[in-house]
Amino acid sequence: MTAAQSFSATDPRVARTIDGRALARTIGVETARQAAELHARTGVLPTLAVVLVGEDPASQVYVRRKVKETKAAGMRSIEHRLDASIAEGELLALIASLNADPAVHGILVQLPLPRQIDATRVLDAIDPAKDVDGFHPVNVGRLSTGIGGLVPCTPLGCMRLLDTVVEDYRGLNAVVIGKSNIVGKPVAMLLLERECTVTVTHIATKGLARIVRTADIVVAAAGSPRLVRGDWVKPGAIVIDVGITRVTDEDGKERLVGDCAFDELGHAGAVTPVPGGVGPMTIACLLANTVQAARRAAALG
Ligand SMILES: Nc1nc(=O)c2c([nH]1)NC[C@@H]1CN(c3ccc(C(=O)N[C@@H](CCC(=O)O)C(=O)O)cc3)C=[N+]21
Repeated sequence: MTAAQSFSATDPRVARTIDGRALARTIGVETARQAAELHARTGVLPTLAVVLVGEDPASQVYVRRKVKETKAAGMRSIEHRLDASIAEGELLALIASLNADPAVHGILVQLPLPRQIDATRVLDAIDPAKDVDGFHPVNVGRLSTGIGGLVPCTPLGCMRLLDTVVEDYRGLNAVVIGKSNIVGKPVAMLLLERECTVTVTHIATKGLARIVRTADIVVAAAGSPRLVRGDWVKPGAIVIDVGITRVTDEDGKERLVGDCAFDELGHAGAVTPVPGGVGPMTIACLLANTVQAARRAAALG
């Protein structure tokens, strides 16, 4: 039996839903325990510095969530809110001071950044040991060579979700939709590390549906609402939906829509919902990365 067939759904028309909120809570409990243990043993309180530039409403919501959950895990969070018109040099100076501060273990610069700021230059300025987003070239290189570093939170969250339903990744066909540096490329590396046969598809891919039909594992990270239809997905396949798009209904209500037509995936082996799938896992993995960075800084591994 392949991993993709090892689910047991009570209703055959409804795929098993992987509960990202529940798994995020479980990981949160473990992270809080590790943070408390580190604090008790060394006096080090794992600390995350979150930098938010400008007033983007979605970014404000995410940052508020991150700060709240960091505190809920018994960790410390320091917020830096900067004006949208700030010069790149000022932001780089803030990062230099956070790099130099031994009480700060993780630095997260919320993306996107305003146009006048070169995001690559900013991410490159973060100390790789404090780069809890895993976006620094040193951590990207470590990931692609299979050396343990800080791994980007969303890809890490995808793997933790997959781990709940996949027993043996070896030789499974994994199709990743999207080639971003934040999700597509790193999640492809993680799947490759588990010896999946990985196909990375993107906006210019020809015959996307045909390629997705070969997948035992689908990771949809295109940012295109309901891109993946029922007839794209092989029976029993596992579908991880990374897309989150805010849409307004006919009745004026706001709703979050994923990259997959969830209601058409009853024949899938397991599916992550939107909301309540990858999103909460991203934050849980951010806190886990922060504790990992703090443990390493305290030389506890
Ligand atoms: N440097 C940086 N690192 C990031 O990790 C980062 C970022 N910038 N910029 C923005 C994206 C987006 N992101 C999400 C986190 C949580 C949810 C999440 O919890 N979503 C909930 C719903 C939230 C809602 O209601 O809007 C869910 O899917 O259930 C979603 C998206 C992290 N990002």
